[in-house]
Amino acid sequence: MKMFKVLSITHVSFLTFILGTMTGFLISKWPEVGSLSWRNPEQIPSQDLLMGGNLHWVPANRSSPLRTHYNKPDIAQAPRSDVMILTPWLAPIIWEGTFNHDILMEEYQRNSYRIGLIVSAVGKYIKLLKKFLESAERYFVKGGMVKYYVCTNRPDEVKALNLDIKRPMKIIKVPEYSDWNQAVMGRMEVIKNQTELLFHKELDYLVCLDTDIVMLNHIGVEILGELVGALHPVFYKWPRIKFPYERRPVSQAFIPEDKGDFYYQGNFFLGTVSRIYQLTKACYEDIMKDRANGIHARVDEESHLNKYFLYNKPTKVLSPEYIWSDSVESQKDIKIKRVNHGDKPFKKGT
Ligand SMILES: CC(=O)N[C@H]1[C@@H](OP(=O)(O)OP(=O)(O)OC[C@H]2O[C@@H](n3ccc(=O)[nH]c3=O)[C@H](O)[C@@H]2O)O[C@H](CO)[C@H](O)[C@@H]1O
Ligand SMILES: [Mn+2]
Repeated sequence: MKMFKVLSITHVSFLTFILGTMTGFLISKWPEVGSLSWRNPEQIPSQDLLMGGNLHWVPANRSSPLRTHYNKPDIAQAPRSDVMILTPWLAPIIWEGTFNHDILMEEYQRNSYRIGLIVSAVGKYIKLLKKFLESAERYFVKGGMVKYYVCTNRPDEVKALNLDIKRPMKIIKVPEYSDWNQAVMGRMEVIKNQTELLFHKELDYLVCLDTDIVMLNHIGVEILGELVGALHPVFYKWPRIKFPYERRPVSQAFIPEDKGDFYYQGNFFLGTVSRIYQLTKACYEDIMKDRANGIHARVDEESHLNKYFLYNKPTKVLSPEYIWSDSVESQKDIKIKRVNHGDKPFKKGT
């Protein structure tokens, strides 16, 4: 009896020890187990993509190409000394000469991120679509998993364009908007709704562009990040007081004169699906509040976007190379013009 008591006490202590150790081990591993079985787009930090910090997420048997050979980064040498390459909140600003595309592409291929490129072609803007998409086919994230999403009120006209593209394209039917303002602002609502319905299942990243963009040079995986805005080519050297921000406090897009980092252009923004959902939802709701108060922000949805980026800082910023326009005078710090934006064979209004 005494012997049994001693044995059972030893047994119980031993079992408690084993169970305790196993529970501790499982708790310590739980977050990793969770992220392995469910890849949350929120957990794709741009920095990880740059530095390979999420390599441990990749199954060991996944084949990967041989590492590209490149010069070791020199800690004493900034890649560019003529421009700011890091914001004060530590987001990289992407300029030609600041990144090695091969390294970034290797990281991209390991993760096979799915990228959606969404564009609006409503009414006469359908005429711009062929040039836009065919240039994207040539220059936009070459070698990446890209799907095009075209928002249009006339799907048949889009289908009849005889597009020379191989990557998949989905047409999203949108209403016949009453005027230019409605069509431009309506994009926020469409992207928000489609994210709820579709994008959260189909994509990791969503890139939102204007149709009057023609790509002239490579736009690669260096653009990918959690929340990314692009610097307007006209205003990037201007003082904040001269930015065309919305200055009326009554508007939801209001930015006081002593606030503001940069002036971002509304024709190029991107991010993970969940960050773009938050952005478009916030902008859409602010546009609706303004509308209820009879207000139209100074530069349409771009004003709302700038207010959003002021209080929700982008994790990466694209230099004006990415939204350059031939109508802007050439600048020394623009080493490459990746696009020409704004060329239209018709007048803007309806
Ligand atoms: C000089 C100026 O004021 N520039 C502003 C204007 O640029 P843009 O003159 O570049 O605007 P835009 O005419 O390209 O319109 C924006 C985009 O909305 C789509 N669209 C628009 C109207 C329409 O009937 N059908 C249609 O599909 C189309 O994708 C187009 O590219 O508007 C932009 C909206 O991002 C920004 O606010 C710019 O700062
Ligand atoms: Mn445009």
